[in-house]
Amino acid sequence: MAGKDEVLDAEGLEARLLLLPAAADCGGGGGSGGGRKWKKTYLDVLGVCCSAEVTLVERLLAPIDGVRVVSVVVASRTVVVEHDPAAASESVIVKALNKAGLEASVRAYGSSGVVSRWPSPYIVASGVLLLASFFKWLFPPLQCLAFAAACAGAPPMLRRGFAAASRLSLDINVLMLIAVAGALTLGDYTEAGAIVFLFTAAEWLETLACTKASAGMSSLMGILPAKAVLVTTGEVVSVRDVRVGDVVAVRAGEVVPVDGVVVDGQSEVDERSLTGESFPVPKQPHSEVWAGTLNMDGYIAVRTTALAENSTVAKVERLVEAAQNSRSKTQRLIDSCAKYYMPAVVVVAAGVVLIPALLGADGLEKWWKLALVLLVSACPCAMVLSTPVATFCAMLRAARMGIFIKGGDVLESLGEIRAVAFDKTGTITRGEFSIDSFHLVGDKIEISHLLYWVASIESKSSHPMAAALVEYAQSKSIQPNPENVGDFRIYPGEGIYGEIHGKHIYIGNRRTRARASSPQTIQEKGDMIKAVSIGYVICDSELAGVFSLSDDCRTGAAEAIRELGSLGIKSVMLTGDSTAAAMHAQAQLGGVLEELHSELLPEDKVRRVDGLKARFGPTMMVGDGMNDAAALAAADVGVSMGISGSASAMETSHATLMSSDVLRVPEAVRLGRRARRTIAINVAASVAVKAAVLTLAAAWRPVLWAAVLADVGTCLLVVLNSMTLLREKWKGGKKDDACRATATSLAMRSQLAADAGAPNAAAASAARSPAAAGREQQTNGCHCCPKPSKSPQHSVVIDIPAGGERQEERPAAAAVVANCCGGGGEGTGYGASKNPAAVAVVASCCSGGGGGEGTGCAASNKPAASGASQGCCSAGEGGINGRRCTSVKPACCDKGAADVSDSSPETAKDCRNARCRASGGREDDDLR
Ligand SMILES: Nc1ncnc2c1ncn2[C@@H]1O[C@H](COP(=O)(O)OP(=O)(O)OP(=O)(O)O)[C@@H](O)[C@H]1O
Ligand SMILES: [Zn+2]
Repeated sequence: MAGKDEVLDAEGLEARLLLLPAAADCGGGGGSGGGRKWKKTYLDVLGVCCSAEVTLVERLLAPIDGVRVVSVVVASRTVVVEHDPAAASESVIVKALNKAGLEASVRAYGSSGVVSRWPSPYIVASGVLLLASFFKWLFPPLQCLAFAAACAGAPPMLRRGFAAASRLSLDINVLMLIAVAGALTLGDYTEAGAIVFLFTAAEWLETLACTKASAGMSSLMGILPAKAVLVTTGEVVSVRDVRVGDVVAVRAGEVVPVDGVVVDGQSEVDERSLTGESFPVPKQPHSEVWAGTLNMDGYIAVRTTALAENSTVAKVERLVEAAQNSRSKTQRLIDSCAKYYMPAVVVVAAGVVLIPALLGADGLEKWWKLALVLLVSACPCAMVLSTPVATFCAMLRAARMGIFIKGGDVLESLGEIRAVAFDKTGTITRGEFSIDSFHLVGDKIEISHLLYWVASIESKSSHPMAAALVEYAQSKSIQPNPENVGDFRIYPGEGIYGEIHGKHIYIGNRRTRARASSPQTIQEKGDMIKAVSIGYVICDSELAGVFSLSDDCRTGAAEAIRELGSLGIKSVMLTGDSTAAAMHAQAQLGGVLEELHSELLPEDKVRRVDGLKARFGPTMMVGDGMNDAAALAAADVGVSMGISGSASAMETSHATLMSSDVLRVPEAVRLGRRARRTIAINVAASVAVKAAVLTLAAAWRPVLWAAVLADVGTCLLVVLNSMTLLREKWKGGKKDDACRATATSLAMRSQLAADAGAPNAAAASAARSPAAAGREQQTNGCHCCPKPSKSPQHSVVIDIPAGGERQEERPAAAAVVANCCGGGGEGTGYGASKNPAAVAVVASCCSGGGGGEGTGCAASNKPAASGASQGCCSAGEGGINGRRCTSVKPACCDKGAADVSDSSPETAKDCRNARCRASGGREDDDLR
């Protein structure tokens, strides 16, 4: 696992070469487009610096026959060419660019635009000669060496400058050459040499920095294997030949070649390359797996659900690529200004020389130099780079965290968000309903018949409730048969309809009852009043059944909303579910939401989003995409959740959270803000430095080399400043990360517990030692689980559009407290849930993780002292060192001890290290 980012095997490389062109074939399988087969080639073009070169590259390549689309990514100095290799081969394209001195080379996939670490001989020669010339005070003829320095370093500049000038574009090379020529005319050789050396050296440094930034891009997606092994025949085939429905074998340590569903075997899979989560995810039959993720420790057979070129990773790759090319508002503004600005500066510079000359003024040399300084300072490089490089770095950082942002515009909007609307089912809650009760109404129908009809119709629905109902029927040994269902219809926000065995059946909420004209009122039973979501089955206009379901909040949801609050952002919930369900979720969250809007139809959600925009300003909508597509599109930033979420959601939303970790939402906002700040600093710095140089030149003395240094220096500064966005840790973010790791790992574990149907997490929390329980009580105000930011009495607006009335509600105080830090949720209504995950989650938030300063299991360096409560140990599958030591089953408790906290520090430490070694990993530095 270690070094997945670094290690590049030939096979992987080949895969990337094969796969991407396959994915990029746009000519309808190569058929259309005059029988041409289009291919995308990525070129590293080191000579691309300003937007001036963008036009140059386009002018160079567009006339070549067989070249269809050319796009230039300034930030990573990449040129993407869509071409027909038969008509225009890669070498033809490279030659065309290199003739203009642009230093182009074809990028091998998986490599990352590698630039030689060492400066070119031109730069070295120029530097050495310049240095030697400084000894002219010892031996005056050495002065000539400065001239030689200028000549030695000039060839690349000359080639590029000439290519640009001959195509009538004014680029930085031309400006610098004018400055060099000017200095030589004035007989100032040292200045000329200094300009050449500074310029070429700074360009090289800048390229080096840019490369480092773009290096992450290629390693981002992990490496896809070129071959796959078919289980049926044992044949090794190219991944491109794997069809949908084939079963492929994935052994331990191999990368999953295609998206699919596990049909056999068990394993843990590292999905970091897609989700940014560094926690292995257990997989068993029926689990989904994705191409590009790493099978860590077991054999699995995977039935493919998509062709290699349509796998999620390929889609994401295309998305990132599109994002790289899309320009943000700020960038477009700067680019359009730069177009007029360069010629304007040349005119002004000419005026600076010509006017004094015409007026017969003295000291023409000074004016001449001033004009040159003006020209050099005019280079808008830094300004032009200020946005794209920052955007690029921020998007890369986001992608590494498992957030895919579809463009610079979205990134900028993220930083402006004032309100966030969350969908409930599947976003704030897990979207994994469990049926609490299912009652028959009347005695005309047998329950087994009704369940059979309901399950058969629900089999056709993808709503989370449908899965729960089908499962419920199956648990009663009733097998649904969707083939018998006719005239299936979906009523968004209401429910579904279908015909089976001549019966007309509606299943859904209150609205469905009205639609099916079922007027009778029912006596709601005690367990239903307590339950949250209530559904009705109407058979031939008569109410035939009532069921109640419940769902639990995601771990981290409350924390995410609180974090948003601390950023000054309002959070509201928009749900199609009942008011009771909305309030139940609010209570679980500790009353952190500002507003709840329930029983909304999809179009109501759009209206609410518009309302939020009007009231608070830029608004984000976070949804799972089932029926939020319109609201996602209406928001300033629409964020869809999860890779498994609907494909359309990924396409309509502006950003996608690859994992279902809601905590990424505030992180994304923070990243957006940081990106905005970085861009502002970049722009301000580049303007300020130029202004300072010009002022100095006008007020005191025009110093050419200082102007050059300022120009290339700010370029470099802008790149380096942007690269700070790539840094892993936020300022003071260590604690956050630690807590996050705990939260995710515990969520994962409780998930596991729920999946396995084993209430071990619940048992763990029940078997807690009194000592541990005492500690939990002390840490109730910890970072992971701060006390509710508002008093439980804080009133929320409950909006019930169905009745049109507004109601003031007070969430129950007990529920609020219990939600966050209560031990297991006793007596809170949901502590009684049948779903073991519910208890586990509650326990995990604080009791499991321990919470508090440095006490998150994942972060603990003192396992026995604080970090080790049940979540780390008894709940099972995780390790203390939540990152790499996770795949080995734990044994970190002393015999007879309830958990690690009751074990000796030595035992805990030994166990942790043993696990690290066993899993072939090393301890994370920051966790040690
Ligand atoms: N397949 C279904 N079976 C039963 N009830 C359904 C079904 N689809 C929808 N409903 C009912 O319609 C309501 C609204 O559904 P909708 O999908 O709009 O929202 P939701 O998924 O419950 O919540 P959210 O809007 O927070 O995601 C549900 O709460 C449920 O009562
Ligand atoms: Zn510049």
